[in-house]
Amino acid sequence: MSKRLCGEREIGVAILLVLSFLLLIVAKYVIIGEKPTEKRSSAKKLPQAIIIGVKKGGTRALLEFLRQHPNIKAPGPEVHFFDKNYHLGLEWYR
Ligand SMILES: Nc1ncnc2c1ncn2[C@@H]1O[C@H](COP(=O)(O)OS(=O)(=O)O)[C@@H](OP(=O)(O)O)[C@H]1O
Repeated sequence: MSKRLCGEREIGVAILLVLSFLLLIVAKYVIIGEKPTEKRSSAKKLPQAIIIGVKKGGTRALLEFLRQHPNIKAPGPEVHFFDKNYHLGLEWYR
């Protein structure tokens, strides 16, 4: 009987942690680069950060934590642009 050192879930969680760390670095520079008093354009923009994660990897919790910051705007439902809605194009994605 062979022992599995790492299951798919553990690998998924590890990938999520690395991606979360990278996302926090990106978010930090986005926040530092913009003063809270600056008015933002109301034009629709492409995202400055993307959360990628496996199912049940805790991506919703990460999004809710980030959403607490006043300079971070996030969509309500998961966007699923790259896996389900890519054919709708960038104008839909904005
Ligand atoms: N910090 C932390 N520690 C441990 N577990 C956590 C944490 N944050 C979220 N969760 C659990 O992750 C599950 C939700 O993950 P996702 O948001 O990725 O779910 S989904 O796949 O998009 O539906 C969900 O698990 P279930 O309750 O079993 O569904 C959450 O309870």
